[in-house]
Amino acid sequence: MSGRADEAAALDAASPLRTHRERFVVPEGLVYLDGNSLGPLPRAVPAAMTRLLEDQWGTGLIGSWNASGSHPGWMDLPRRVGDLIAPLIGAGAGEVHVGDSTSVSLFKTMVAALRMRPDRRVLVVEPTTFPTDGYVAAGVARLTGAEVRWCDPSDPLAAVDEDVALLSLTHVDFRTGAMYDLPALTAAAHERGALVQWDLCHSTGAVPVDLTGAEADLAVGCGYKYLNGGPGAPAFTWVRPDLVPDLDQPVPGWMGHARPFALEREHVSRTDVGRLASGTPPVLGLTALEAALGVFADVSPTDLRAASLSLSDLFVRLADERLPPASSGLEVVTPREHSRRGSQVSLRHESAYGIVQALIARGVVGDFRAPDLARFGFAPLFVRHTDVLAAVDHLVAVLENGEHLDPAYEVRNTVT
Ligand SMILES: Cc1ncc(COP(=O)(O)O)c(C=O)c1O
Ligand SMILES: Nc1c(O)cccc1C(=O)C[C@H](N)C(=O)O
Repeated sequence: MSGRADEAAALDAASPLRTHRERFVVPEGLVYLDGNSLGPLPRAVPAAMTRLLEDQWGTGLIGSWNASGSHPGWMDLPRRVGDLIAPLIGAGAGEVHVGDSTSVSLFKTMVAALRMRPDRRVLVVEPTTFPTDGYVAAGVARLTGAEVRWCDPSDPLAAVDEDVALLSLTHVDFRTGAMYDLPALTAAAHERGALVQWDLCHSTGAVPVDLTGAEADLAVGCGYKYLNGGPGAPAFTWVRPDLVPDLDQPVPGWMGHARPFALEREHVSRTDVGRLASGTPPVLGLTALEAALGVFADVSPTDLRAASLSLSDLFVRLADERLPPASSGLEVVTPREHSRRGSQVSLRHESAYGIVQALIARGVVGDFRAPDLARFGFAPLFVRHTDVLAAVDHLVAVLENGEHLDPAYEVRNTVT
């Protein structure tokens, strides 16, 4: 083995998370660096789904909404799943609701935030974040008469004045992997009287945060990336507990009613974060996510973060050593400082599309984000240092052989 291979193997052997990979189905020989888009299948999920289909839906039928024997009942799933996510985001039991997509969750929290600050009419969002956050903010503005203000991503606070009801930011940027200082920005926006919401889609499950410690107001995040809940898994919403009594969300359906089965004419909201529910919980998706979250049961936030940084550090170091910009045309766009880095590394290249496709053809799955980024996610529970080394070996070979310049990739290699 080469020195680098020895080093990677030694880092894997020393990791407190070294056995966690066994909890996932990762196809043999595949280097999967796309857990930041769709996490792999946790081994516990198929059995949980079989129980759901055969014992609960198939046999228990309607009775499965309620607890019976070892089955805790479907009704309480949004809260039970929320309790499994809570330790990963510094939240307490009963503080996290799970059930909508992230986009719908953003809609509910943005409207609710405007209603909590009736004297302020501006929503501040960041223009380079994943577009859904901006789309939803614009939709909320159209509906409520509020105004969307785009902030400078490098200085979001500059946009926060006495008119701002909510500063809504994505903690880790989906393109670059750059991370905001969540506690500092929260405190500074609070000084200006604004509420602060964090989109944790690219954090939760790889980059722990302490929402309670930071005294943040609202947070959302998806279930299918680092939480491995499967395609279309439901998203979560956290609301600081003292704000919950004032949380007036815009889709007050029967499942957020204090007594859904009393079938009363007037809507009376639940007193807990479950008031965010609208309709019937997505039981299939929640069941898969509940089983998937079992992989985090014995994982400390410190170990998770340390493992993630160790992987991305190695990737950046190998890229620096073996793919210098002058000869490779690659630029590491992810911040090098740990305090500013999430759990992915993005490389800029004019043929990034071709690079990603050529890597996939070699069994290394990252993804392309237009116009010119190759993105590699380091999900710390199943990615190994040896995978990082293999990915860089393949990247070097792709560039040496010109595989990324295959005419099949030409259209999308062209930066527009
Ligand atoms: C930062 C961010 N927010 C929201 C979303 C979209 O979430 P959803 O598809 O659950 O609405 C994504 C990616 O899918 C994202 O990266
Ligand atoms: N969320 C996604 C999906 O449902 C299908 C395909 C891709 C994705 C994504 O990864 C989008 C995304 N949030 C991103 O980080 O680019």
